[in-house]
Amino acid sequence: MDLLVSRHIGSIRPGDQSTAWGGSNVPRKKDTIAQRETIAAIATAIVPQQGSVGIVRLSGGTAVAVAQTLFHAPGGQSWESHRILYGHVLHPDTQQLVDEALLLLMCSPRSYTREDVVELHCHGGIMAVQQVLQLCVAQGARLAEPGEFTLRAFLNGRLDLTQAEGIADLVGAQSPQAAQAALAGIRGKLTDVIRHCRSRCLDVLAEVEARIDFADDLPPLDEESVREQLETLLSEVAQILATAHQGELLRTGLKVAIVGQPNVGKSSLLNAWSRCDRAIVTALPGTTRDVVESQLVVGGIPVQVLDTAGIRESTDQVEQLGIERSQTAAQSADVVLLTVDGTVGWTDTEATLYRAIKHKPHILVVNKVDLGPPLRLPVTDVPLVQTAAAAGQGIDALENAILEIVQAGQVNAANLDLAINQRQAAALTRTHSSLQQVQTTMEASLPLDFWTIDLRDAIRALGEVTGEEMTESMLDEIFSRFCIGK
Ligand SMILES: Nc1nc2c(c(=O)[nH]1)N(C=O)[C@@H](CNc1ccc(C(=O)N[C@@H](CCC(=O)O)C(=O)O)cc1)CN2
Ligand SMILES: Nc1nc2c(ncn2[C@@H]2O[C@H](COP(=O)(O)OP(=O)(O)OP(=O)(O)O)[C@@H](O)[C@H]2O)c(=O)[nH]1
Ligand SMILES: [K+]
Ligand SMILES: [Mg+2]
Repeated sequence: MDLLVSRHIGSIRPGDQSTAWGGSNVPRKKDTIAQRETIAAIATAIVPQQGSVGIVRLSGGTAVAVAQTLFHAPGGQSWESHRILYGHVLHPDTQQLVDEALLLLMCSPRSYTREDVVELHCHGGIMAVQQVLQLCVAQGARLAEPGEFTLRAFLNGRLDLTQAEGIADLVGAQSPQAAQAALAGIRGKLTDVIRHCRSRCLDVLAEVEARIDFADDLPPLDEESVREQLETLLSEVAQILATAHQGELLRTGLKVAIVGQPNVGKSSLLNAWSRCDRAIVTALPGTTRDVVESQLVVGGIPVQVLDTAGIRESTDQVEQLGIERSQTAAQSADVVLLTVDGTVGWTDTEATLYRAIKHKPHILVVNKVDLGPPLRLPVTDVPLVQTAAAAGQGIDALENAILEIVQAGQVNAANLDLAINQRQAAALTRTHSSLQQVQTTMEASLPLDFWTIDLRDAIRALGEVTGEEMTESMLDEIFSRFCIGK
């Protein structure tokens, strides 16, 4: 990716306008974007299920020329921007039919990348799209790197960095709320807020610098007003920073492991919670031998639940391996549900298990309460939920306990507009401390030059959030996490 970014940044040459294509009936357009080398990728998923349509996407100076060597539209259909053509993809050498397809042309700059984009809407599955992609490559296009279409959209100024991150978040979203937060990012909600902060920092900087350069011609600096503006900026930045926890929960979700002795009802709990017979349940202790996963959404947060093998001394080799996996799952989880059978209660085994997991966020699930009031509850102060998993009871209480433990009770539609990611939080943390540093410098009555140093740091860090000020390694980091074709 290092190479990719330097190659592409290095290739921004305003004025270097590609006019490599120009089929007879292709409209010429005003080139405002310096088009780069043409890239190609399959834009739709090819696994796990075969979609009925698959899209091959081309972007760059020769996208139309490449497409025209492959795609044949019968009748008088013209290659107009933002129109769909119907036709056939033929092998350019043999004229052999490769697919019956639709073609969408979007001429620069009215496209996702702002370059010429051609989409070939082929039949789904693997073969049609792969063959069409191979033909595009044979005609001179290069396979796109992960995130390269969106990187071009960014380099061509159609998106800023937070919007590009929003696109990756939307593609990866695992809950409606995560998708909503990602859309707000794409629509520039965070961009707007950050730009506003940055422009006010620039105003303060201008005021201060003017006093350095033209001290004699201007009234003295209104220090009280600067103080107020810094206070306001600091509290706004702090408010945005406070959304990082929610952003993290929405993006990466939670991993919850159900652990406990055999037969306490762990698999029954997984099934009740996911409302399907995900795991095998029997009256035999030692039924679950491997980790069974289920994907849920709890209060808007994507949750991966792991049901595990019941933990006990065992001489069975398969069961032993399963128990090792249970322990690994518990250690890798964000929240551990230590499950006990209410008719048996807290025994030495639970005490041992508890010692192994108590350093993690945990909840004691007392199951089978339908069989009577639970026996022998622990003396320790453990968050506790009572369930009757086989009857599907206690799931709401369990979900509430989890949300409370991760302090996510307030994830709701009202505050999804800002949910910053770790990169954005890191930059805003630097903004915050630089602004505080300006305050300190002011209070110490240091020369104005010192104020401007910290103000500039704050401004630079804000610019990193939106991508106005950025390094290649930041681009690298962000776009390499995208999927191919995005
Ligand atoms: N077939 C298809 N569906 C898709 C996409 C795509 O690229 N192809 N998208 C890809 O992610 C998303 C839609 N996003 C898009 C965003 C902007 C433009 C675009 O062409 N924007 C231009 C011109 C708009 C206009 O004509 O007014 C621009 O903003 O300059 C296209 C798609 C989701 N669905
Ligand atoms: N009465 C009652 N029985 C339950 C409840 N939950 C589970 N059971 C029963 O307890 C037995 C064991 O349930 P499982 O869900 O297989 O227990 P497990 O903890 O996954 O067991 P292993 O996988 O063997 O470790 C089954 O017969 C269930 O029907 C409950 O809430 N009430
Ligand atoms: K069992
Ligand atoms: Mg089980």
